[in-house]
Amino acid sequence: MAHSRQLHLGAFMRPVSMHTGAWRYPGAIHDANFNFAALKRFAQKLEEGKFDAFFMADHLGVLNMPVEALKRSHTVTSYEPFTLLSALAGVTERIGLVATASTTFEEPFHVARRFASLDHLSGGRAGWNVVTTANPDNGKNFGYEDQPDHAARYARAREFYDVVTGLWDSFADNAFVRDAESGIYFDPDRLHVLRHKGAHFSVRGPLNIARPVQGWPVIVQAGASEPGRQLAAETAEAVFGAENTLEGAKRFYADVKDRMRRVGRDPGLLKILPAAFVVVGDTIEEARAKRAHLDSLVHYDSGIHSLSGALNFDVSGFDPDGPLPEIPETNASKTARDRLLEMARTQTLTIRQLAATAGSYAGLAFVGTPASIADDMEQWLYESGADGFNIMFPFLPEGLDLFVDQVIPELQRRGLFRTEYEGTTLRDHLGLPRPSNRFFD
Ligand SMILES: Cc1cc2nc3c(=O)[nH]c(=O)nc-3n(C[C@H](O)[C@H](O)[C@H](O)COP(=O)(O)O)c2cc1C
Repeated sequence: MAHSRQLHLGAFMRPVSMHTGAWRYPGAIHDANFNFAALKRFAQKLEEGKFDAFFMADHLGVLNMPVEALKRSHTVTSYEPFTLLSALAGVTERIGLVATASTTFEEPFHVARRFASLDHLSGGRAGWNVVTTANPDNGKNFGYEDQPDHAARYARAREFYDVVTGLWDSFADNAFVRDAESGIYFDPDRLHVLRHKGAHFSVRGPLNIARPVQGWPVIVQAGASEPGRQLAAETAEAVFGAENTLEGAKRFYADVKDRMRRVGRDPGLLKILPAAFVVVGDTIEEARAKRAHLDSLVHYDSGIHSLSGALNFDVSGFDPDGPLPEIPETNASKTARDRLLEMARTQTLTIRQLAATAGSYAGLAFVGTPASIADDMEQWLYESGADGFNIMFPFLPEGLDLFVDQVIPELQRRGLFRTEYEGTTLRDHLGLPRPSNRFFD
């Protein structure tokens, strides 16, 4: 019997894997970052599994690690998300295509154009992961010595969203009459010039692109701090969460949905999808052994610098077998840092142990059989910890193939996941309405 609620599944696609040891795993596709044939195969396999979306993150620069760590990491480079997703739009039919674009280092006009274009190219499958950019070094690629302060980044992001969505509403859906008889291509009364002037942006408009197929591409958000949650509550339709316990996820879920109620939004119009690293085995022991093997492939020199990066404080000079020193407050992203500090405190871990965790993958992981993974996902769905998950595969192609061939059928058997796509757009997959145009009926 089908459940009344079903999971939504995104694929969080680092081409080799999210795990920094993964490229050394037997059978991994080492060059997947720039191997389009491999990425095409992954996207088509995800579509065979009826995934809601393929998500491509972006970091606008090489992560700030010393060369000893950098030279060991496959996560340093990848395709630029838009060119990749545009190419994937041509070799897939249904799967949603979500890219990150930064509100700190981009201009709203550029972002509005690119997502509107991708939405038209893909027949309504685009989504925008709105990020304020976590990596403190990125500013140096854009003429800044440092990154703007956390609160200032979020204030700019809020106005950025208003400008982008306003630009998407430039043309009414019926603006293009294309009447060969009268020679009228579009009706100027169905065109709105934005004339936005705010604290951060001055954008006249209109956008030189017809209204996107979905009205607006789906708005995704991944910030977990106070201003991040507030931005999500006011604007987002999907949130990539980062909680790693069910209790934490329930608190996050309730908090974001309460904030939505307080700003007058229907909480059903936002899907919360925690990021989950999933390792599938024939037995739980086999899955745990795979994870342990994978973690053992992370070199200490990488782990210690991942830890320093996440804490935004260099801990490489301290005794690896001693406790973590006092870590100062930081202007960088808070989520990963707070999680590691919490682990250090509650589990009394040494710097070496924390480095192994930070260097591999420290977040939510479901490591087990298809049945145990489905049990966990079902519990998170029914206890309101999640509306679905943003899945990270431990090594590709094997981890992705096992998920699609073994976990998806188990979820489908339980009525927890679709067996066919019911619509054609990403909004259809997520059960989200098409937004009305604020300037036209
Ligand atoms: C699943 C997931 C995906 C993310 N993708 C990106 C990304 O592509 N680019 C980026 O700069 N930050 C990314 N982030 C980081 C968030 O945007 C955010 O900076 C982080 O969660 C910290 O929250 P805060 O900025 O509100 O403190 C991602 C976070 C999560 C949980």
